[in-house]
Amino acid sequence: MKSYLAAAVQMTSLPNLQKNLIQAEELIDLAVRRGAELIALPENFSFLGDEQEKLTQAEAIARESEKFLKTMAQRFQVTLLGGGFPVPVGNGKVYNTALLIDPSGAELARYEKVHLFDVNVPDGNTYQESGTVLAGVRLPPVYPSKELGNLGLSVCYDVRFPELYRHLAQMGAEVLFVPAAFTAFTGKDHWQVLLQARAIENTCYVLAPAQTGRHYAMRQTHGHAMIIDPWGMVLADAGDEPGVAIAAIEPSRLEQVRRQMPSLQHRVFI
Ligand SMILES: O=C(O)CNC(=O)[C@H](CS)NC(=O)CCC(=O)C(=O)O
Repeated sequence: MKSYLAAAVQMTSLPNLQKNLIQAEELIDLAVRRGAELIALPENFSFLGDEQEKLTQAEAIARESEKFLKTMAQRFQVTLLGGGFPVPVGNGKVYNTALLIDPSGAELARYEKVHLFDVNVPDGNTYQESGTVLAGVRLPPVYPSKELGNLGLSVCYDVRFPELYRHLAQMGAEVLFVPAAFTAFTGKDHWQVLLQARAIENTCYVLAPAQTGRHYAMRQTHGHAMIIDPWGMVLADAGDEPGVAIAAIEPSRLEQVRRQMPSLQHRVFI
């Protein structure tokens, strides 16, 4: 693993595939110009809208999202995470899928979100993700990159389930992706705390791209895409406007924290 810059992208995605891909491309371009070699896009980067509309357009969203990720990774010669987009399953539902692509455009890892957000948030919204999404049944993968470190996948609401990240840590993860579309209501109290906890307890970097602002109807997300180091320090925070949070991923820092706080070696249960 080498030292390199990583970027967590922050977007305001809309119910408009083409507009979202243009916004994502601009932000990838910005991250590349700032030197990022690993770039992560948030959950719902290519479409954030009404659930039924998402289902109707799912074929096109899946096809265009995958094509976009491969084209961008190749064009900019970066490793790119698409933090979550619908991929039709065949029974009228979709998997909420995160996809990791290498600079040659090849697929490195794929994860289908297992924890679905079926929550009545007291902000006027009821979220029933399982109405359109089928829960994944496989534990998330860790992709062992020689240059970028061991990269563990997850999506959004997963961040509330520490056992998933323990699994990733056990598989050797050094960088944890948490691409999200956190609600503004829960995000203000929980987002950063949860991310710091996952970083500290697993002594891993956390790369958390996010959605921000108003998307459609009452849907409002928290923003604060961030990068956290294995000690739990926030290295970069994108605030609440679209943009990028960029920070250095340093193997020496990872090693130092794991020497100072060897808690992963003191596990008793898992
Ligand atoms: O907001 C939207 O419309 C889009 N959001 C999403 O697609 C997903 C599934 S509904 N959101 C989350 O998982 C939020 C989790 C969360 O906010 C928490 O755990 O508090």
